[in-house]
Amino acid sequence: MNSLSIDTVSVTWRNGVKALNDISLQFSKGMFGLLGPNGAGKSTLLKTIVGLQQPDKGKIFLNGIDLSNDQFYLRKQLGYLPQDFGVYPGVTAWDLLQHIAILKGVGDATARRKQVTYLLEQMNLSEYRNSAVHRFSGGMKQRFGVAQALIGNPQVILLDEPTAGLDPEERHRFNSMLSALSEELIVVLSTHLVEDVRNLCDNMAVIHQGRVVAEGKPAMMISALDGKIWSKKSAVTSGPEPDFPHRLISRQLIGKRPFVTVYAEVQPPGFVPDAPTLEHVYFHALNS
Ligand SMILES: Nc1ncnc2c1ncn2[C@@H]1O[C@H](COP(=O)(O)OP(=O)(O)OP(=O)(O)O)[C@@H](O)[C@H]1O
Repeated sequence: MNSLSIDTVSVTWRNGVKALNDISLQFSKGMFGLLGPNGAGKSTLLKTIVGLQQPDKGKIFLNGIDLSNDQFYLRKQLGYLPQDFGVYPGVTAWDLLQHIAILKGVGDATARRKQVTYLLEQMNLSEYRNSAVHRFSGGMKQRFGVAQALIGNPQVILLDEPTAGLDPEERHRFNSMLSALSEELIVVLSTHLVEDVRNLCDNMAVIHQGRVVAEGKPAMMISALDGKIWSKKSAVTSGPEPDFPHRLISRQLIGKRPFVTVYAEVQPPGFVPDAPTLEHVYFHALNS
């Protein structure tokens, strides 16, 4: 079975920002969610895996092969959809996929045509094959982005916040397609959306300030918080809670009323038990 292994990888950008700090993760077939706030290091991790950024230290292995030693293997086995997927104006879906297939080394013209036809079909874009990609809707563009990532039959695809900006219907359609792909491939999904990770991912990690601060199966991480999450109506509408000795998980408005949720081993006075959710897991990981 395919496995992608990140072994103690650290990355410092040229301006001195340490974006990744000793990250170790294992990915196997299925969907893996990378959750984290803005600036956590998710994009840097994906860029480093696909070889666009060199680590200061650490190694990345696919099926035991060190990717830094084998650029050809890396290009062939990894597909990548970056956060900002720019396209030349006026170029059709067909022409662009053909072009990317050539860049990815699909040399045989018949094989290339077959593959591009298949991917357009799979992504439900066949009828738009002669339309300009830059005029596609958000959802179509992202499905096109996955099609280009799948050229060359990679074993792994890495998707950087692919559902950002999609409306709920497009997001649902896109996620169903990803879920089907993850039956066969390693799919690594970077996202802010806790809900997408809960609905789609077999495994996940929370990244914060360049480190992995929590990792596991979403359902198990939720049940680990059983009996430890408590809520109450907040005494204040904004600013910090007065006299608050608890470990805060979140404050949110429910029906316009501010509620506060905390983590505690024993029920704190004035609080009622709350059923843990993946959002609680996420905020607990960020605040630990
Ligand atoms: N090209 C770059 N040069 C310098 N610093 C960078 C560069 N790209 C990212 N950084 C910095 O590295 C850190 C991690 O950023 P990164 O984009 O990987 O986070 P992220 O989790 O993907 O965030 P977002 O969800 O906002 O995309 C941040 O402090 C960011 O400012």
